[in-house]
Amino acid sequence: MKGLVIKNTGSWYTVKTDDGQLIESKIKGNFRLKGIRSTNPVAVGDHVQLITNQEGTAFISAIEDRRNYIVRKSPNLSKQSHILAANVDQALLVVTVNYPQTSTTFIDRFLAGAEAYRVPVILVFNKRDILSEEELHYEQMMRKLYETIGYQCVELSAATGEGVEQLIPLIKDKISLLSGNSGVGKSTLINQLVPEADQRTAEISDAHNTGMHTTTFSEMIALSAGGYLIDTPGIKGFGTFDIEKEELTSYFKEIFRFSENCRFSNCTHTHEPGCAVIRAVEDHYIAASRYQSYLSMLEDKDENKYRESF
Ligand SMILES: Nc1nc2c(ncn2[C@@H]2O[C@H](COP(=O)(O)OP(=O)(O)OP(=O)(O)O)[C@@H](O)[C@H]2O)c(=O)[nH]1
Ligand SMILES: [Zn+2]
Repeated sequence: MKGLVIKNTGSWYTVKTDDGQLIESKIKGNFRLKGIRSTNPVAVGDHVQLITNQEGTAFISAIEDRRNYIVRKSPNLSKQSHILAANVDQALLVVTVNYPQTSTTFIDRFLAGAEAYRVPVILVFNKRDILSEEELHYEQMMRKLYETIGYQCVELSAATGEGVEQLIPLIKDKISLLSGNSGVGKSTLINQLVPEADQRTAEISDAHNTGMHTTTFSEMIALSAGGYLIDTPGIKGFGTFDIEKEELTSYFKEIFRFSENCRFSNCTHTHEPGCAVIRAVEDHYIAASRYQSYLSMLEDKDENKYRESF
């Protein structure tokens, strides 16, 4: 029998079979995936093969190749990664111009990471209801900036529900990762999109009280119209530790387009003569904020920061 892993609590996985049953499953024996040193060989979003047993539970006997997977490095187990989710179709990055302010550096780092994983991103500008005229104006500028680069943007208020309907066709039948800084309104948005999800928050806190280990807890929240939202605690962005310096340019879409005209093919766009990117920044074809984000990631790369922080 085949199914989709929709929940992972410790060693148990909830698998939704193709005919709609939910089966609690465990991994059979010493199940290892080639190439990945992970604390959890199976993750939410994985398509798996099941062998059911008489108790109504099952063993996961095989896992289908993943289109992509998102990892977080375990802080205490060096070299081991924790797979947060597999086969993600897109990410919704919730951002706020204020309360709290999401920095363009944070957005750009997230976008670059998503490009590296080939995961499309939709920017969700939240909290429109409490923004001043000036802040709304700034939001419009941000929206224009990211739309021009090629990212889809949606403006809404998760608290009042205004504009939330725009998201519905965009997330239907897809697996969407929900991300964003703490306090931007992710939980509020989930509650608007999936009112039943309230239930879930309660379940988690109950689990806390009974001392259950929640760090490995990942869940896909089913959307009534089809599709899932993945709300993984602790994911702030994509692990970018494996981005090579030479590759960084290609993760900033508009910088990449201009870089084709740089004099040197290995141009880092920092000091080189004949750099088409620097010229485009000067001519305002590339936003200064985007170029700054690029430089800051390049600098981290020099200091090998990624390997440390993820
Ligand atoms: N005015 C206003 N407040 C909002 C909106 N969305 C969320 N909030 C408030 O912002 C605060 C944080 O919202 P949450 O939904 O908990 O944010 P979160 O992103 O889930 O935060 P973490 O769980 O820390 O990651 C809460 O007090 C919400 O009521 C909005 O659209 N407008
Ligand atoms: Zn250049």
